[in-house]
Amino acid sequence: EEPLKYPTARRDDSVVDNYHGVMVPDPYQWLEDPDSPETKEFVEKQRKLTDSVLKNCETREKLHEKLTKLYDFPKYNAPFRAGDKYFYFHNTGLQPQNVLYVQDSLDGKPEVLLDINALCEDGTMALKACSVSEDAKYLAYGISSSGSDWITIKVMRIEDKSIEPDTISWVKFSGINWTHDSKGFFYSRYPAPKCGENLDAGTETNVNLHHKLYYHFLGTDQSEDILCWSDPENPKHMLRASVTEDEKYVVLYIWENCDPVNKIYYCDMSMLPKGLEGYKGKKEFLPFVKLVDNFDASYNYVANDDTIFTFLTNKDAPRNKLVRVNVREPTSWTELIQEDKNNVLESAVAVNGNQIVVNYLSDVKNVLQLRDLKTGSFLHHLPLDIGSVSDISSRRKDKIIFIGFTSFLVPGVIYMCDLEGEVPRMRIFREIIVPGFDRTEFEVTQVFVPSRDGTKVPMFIVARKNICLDGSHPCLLYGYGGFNASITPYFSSSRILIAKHLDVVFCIANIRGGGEYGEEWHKAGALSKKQNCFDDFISAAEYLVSSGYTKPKKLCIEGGSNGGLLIGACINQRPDLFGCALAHVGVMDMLKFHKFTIGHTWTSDFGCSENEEEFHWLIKYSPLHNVRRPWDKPFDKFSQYPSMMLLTADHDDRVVPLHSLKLLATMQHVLCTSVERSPQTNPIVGRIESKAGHGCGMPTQKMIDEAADRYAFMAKMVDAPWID
Ligand SMILES: O=C(NCC(=O)N1CCC[C@H]1C(=O)O)OCc1ccccc1
Repeated sequence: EEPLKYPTARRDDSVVDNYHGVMVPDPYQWLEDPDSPETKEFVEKQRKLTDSVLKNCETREKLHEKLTKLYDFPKYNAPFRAGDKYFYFHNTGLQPQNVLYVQDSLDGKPEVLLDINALCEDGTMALKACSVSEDAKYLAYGISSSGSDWITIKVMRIEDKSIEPDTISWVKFSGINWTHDSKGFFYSRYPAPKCGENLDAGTETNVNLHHKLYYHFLGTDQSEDILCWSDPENPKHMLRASVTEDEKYVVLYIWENCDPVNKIYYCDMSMLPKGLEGYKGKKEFLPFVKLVDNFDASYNYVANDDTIFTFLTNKDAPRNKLVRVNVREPTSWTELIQEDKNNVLESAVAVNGNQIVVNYLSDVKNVLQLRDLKTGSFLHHLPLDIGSVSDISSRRKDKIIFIGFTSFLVPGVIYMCDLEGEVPRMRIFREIIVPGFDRTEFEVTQVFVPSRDGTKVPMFIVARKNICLDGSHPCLLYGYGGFNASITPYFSSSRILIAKHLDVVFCIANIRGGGEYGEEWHKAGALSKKQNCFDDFISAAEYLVSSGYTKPKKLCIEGGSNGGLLIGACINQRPDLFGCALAHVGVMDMLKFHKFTIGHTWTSDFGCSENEEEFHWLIKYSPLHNVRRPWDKPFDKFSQYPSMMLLTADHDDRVVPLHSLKLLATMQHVLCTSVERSPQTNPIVGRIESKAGHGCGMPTQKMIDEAADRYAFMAKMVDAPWID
């Protein structure tokens, strides 16, 4: 068919930035203003172009219909407890947002406690935080609109579900932590953005600085909240407070970026002469003691017995370990559970008085053990299938705990684990059933692929059983590769659907930069070694071709956020290897990401262009700065870029849409509109969602619409026929 008519976007060649003597043009810098008429016009034209392309993707309606049906199954999260009540989130199937229920006992009649769907008809209001007071008298909850990271905290009195007048604004990257007297809670916030009044929160790109810790007294105005801690000398620092289970201490976590390293301060509240009330109206911080006052390692509170604290740490232990300290002798730390030589100790939860459930990641699968909290000694394995622990819900005093489990072929199981007896008893408390899904039709394998430097990279392959490896199958390869984040097995309705009806083989490559093998694996895919992520992902793709699963024309790669950067970098480096690419909310301008919202905290993985050495790392792979015509180099065999869909949304204030918009304009210019009869016949389009953000909290309907669009696009581009 005739080539696409791309909108032409103004290029301002007068905009050139000087990075340590290197002049770098930035002709689409004007797209960095989300509110300019020109940017709005650009977005409108891109939406029209994408709609015209999607109209020709035959499988879209069928995918949408099948996905809506397949997605329409009851979902439950593990229950959590407060006071003598049980709480859990549930979705009957297609509700825009999950609903919070409360029960007086496990088999008591469930009651709807908070149904956010009743507050907002288009489903764009999401519950981003939720915390019940110790006595289960109050529910404090954080609401976000249109997918933004901004949260407004409200309080409900649980007994009569009445909403208190308390309204806490400009909260972001915060917990909600009650003091056990239920008089109030700790939270963190930013100053209100300058453009305050007519701001459509979440569309602004202003940098987030000066995070502050407050305590809110129930029944008062936010202006009366006490400022418990802030650090004007370190405006980038991020703060979070939690109250210990014995309610004696407030533990303050301080981060300076996204690295798994933090300071730990604590305040013994019993030492406050008049409690927290004594700080009302005073300009005085709480008397925090600096237990760890450096960023050498991560420390996560597990438990305390009076002044004896137990932390999960990566101090001299890249796969983590449990340590103990008497805060009265803050220099003598002892090891409770030493670092395992292979497996990553991901989390530890105090249970049943003096026991802990420890959660290991072993070759990208979770393994649970019950251990003694006093000695750290092993007690029992908690038997699980191969897959991921999605949640361990327990208080230290609970003998019955709940464990959430999922895997590629297990939609979701919530186990009830009874620790009362000598041997722990695991029983299925809830099993998520997906009507029409028959797991025996599929199989999961895990392979270890040698990367360019020989490093073995794990990859999961999910396919219909007994497919023949003749290179004929469409293949969807997904990756992330950063921020110490691991992608462990999880159930995805949309991927099951395309495996069934489009013969797609779905793969996840656990490339370096993630946390799959601890901090060493993370660091091996960060800073000056970021290229390892791309090498790993490219090696995984080549493996899928060489082993006969697929061929380049039928191979689609997908990733989001830092994973969107992965996609952008890989199609620049190997446009010959892929037939299609889906980049969600990607970080594409590696020279400027630190200037917007919370991007400055990502320099721990990426570095920063303001530093000369780091600039030279970034300019080499930055997606925006490495788009080149494949056909220009005569010796190169490949002729064009894969089909590309860049997905973003107008309220994404985690990774602001300008990244995707500038890359879209650049690719369409360099590869399409600047060349007569361009060889680039594969479409390069943008899907720009409205009233949506980075992803978290997206209503069901928008998730289904987006999945249908992107996989119909993929099906069309890799020529995958529909199989009934
Ligand atoms: O920025 C992030 N998280 C990292 C993040 O969201 N990233 C990192 C790169 C792009 C994007 C993503 O991949 O989702 O969260 C905010 C935060 C909270 C506390 C301490 C530091 C930072």
